[in-house]
Amino acid sequence: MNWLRTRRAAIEKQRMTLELSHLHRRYGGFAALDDVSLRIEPGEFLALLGPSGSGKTTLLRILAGLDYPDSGSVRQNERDLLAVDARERKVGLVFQHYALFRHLTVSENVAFGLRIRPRKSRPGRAEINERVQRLLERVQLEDMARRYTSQLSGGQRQRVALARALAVEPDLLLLDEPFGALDAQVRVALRRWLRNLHEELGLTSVFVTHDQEEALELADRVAVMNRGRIEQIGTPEAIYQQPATPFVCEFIGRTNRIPLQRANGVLSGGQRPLGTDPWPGNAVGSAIGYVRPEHLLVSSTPSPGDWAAQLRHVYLAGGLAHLELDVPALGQVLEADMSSAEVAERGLQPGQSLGVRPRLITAFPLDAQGEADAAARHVLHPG
Ligand SMILES: Nc1ncnc2c1ncn2[C@@H]1O[C@H](COP(=O)(O)OP(=O)(O)OP(=O)(O)O)[C@@H](O)[C@H]1O
Repeated sequence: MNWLRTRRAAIEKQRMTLELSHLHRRYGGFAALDDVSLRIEPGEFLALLGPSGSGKTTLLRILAGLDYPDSGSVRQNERDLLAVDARERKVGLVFQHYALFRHLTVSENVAFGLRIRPRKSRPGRAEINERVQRLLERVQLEDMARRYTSQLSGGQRQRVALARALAVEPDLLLLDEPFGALDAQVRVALRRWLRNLHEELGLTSVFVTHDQEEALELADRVAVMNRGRIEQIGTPEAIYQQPATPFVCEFIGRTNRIPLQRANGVLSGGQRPLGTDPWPGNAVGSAIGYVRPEHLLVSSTPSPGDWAAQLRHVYLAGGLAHLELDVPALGQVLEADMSSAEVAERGLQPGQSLGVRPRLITAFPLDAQGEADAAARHVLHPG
């Protein structure tokens, strides 16, 4: 425990803030990173979330010193991190594919990062053994020290990879889809365990994932990436509750995308007025609205302001039910959520006529080319 206290004190002293400014990275004509700026606070658990090819790994590799931006800077406090050699950066790396050495035992794998250190910073043999022992205890693998990695389960291997990354006492822990290859249950257990470890050791961690549930559950903040840019960065709650762009609305959670019309100062959808037109200027135009399934109010006795709907399907998913509603006025099917208990209480059946109305809409005006203006985002609460 002394070790833990010393380690925490060291991190506290460093107060390592990472400042990434205007990073650009091109591969041929393709922009893998397109003007990325980001500040990572000490002790933070940051998730980089985005679809395949959005630039997450490129960003991580730059932090690790495995790749360099074409322009832009990375500063660690006042230090230019890009000028520091990868081996000197005190960065721990964990990748999806274990990249463990099959011909080495668990403890030899963990010791590896220490053994390859430059001579001046390499600990002695006894200290390496002691550290490896402590790390294996920390990742609860002390009984497996002499096994070869081929004799371990996927989850155990990832814990070895983590112990190996921690052996260098990193200032920054970088994880690239570390649990991507594991089955769902092991994955959930390991990510919670990782979050605890992050807190106990006072680490600063950057975690790449394309699994939004993982990002929203684990991270202090989530950076949502798309096409080499950060679309939004914020707490999981802010990302989910206040998506800033159409991409984030569609990428995070489930949503209904509804076309809206602007005319004579009124914003409407499916011939139903939803509120005053929030965008002054052009009197006529169109917009796009996003409504989460839980923000649709479904009534068995439709009132005049509702869209008329027909219940198509009810998908029961444990305590929650997903309702598929055909809405002729919109010419589309909407998805609404309700508790399974309520579906049973109200005796909802496919084929039934219902009324539906949105309680909350995140809306963006569209320009003449049909492009949404994210900066003009407006949240409506129709009556
Ligand atoms: N060495 C390279 N040469 C050419 N193109 C590359 C190289 N590395 C990455 N790219 C391209 O840059 C883009 C971003 O890649 P990156 O690996 O950062 O994405 P990602 O968000 O991590 O994706 P994934 O979730 O699939 O790992 C991709 O289109 C990729 O094909």
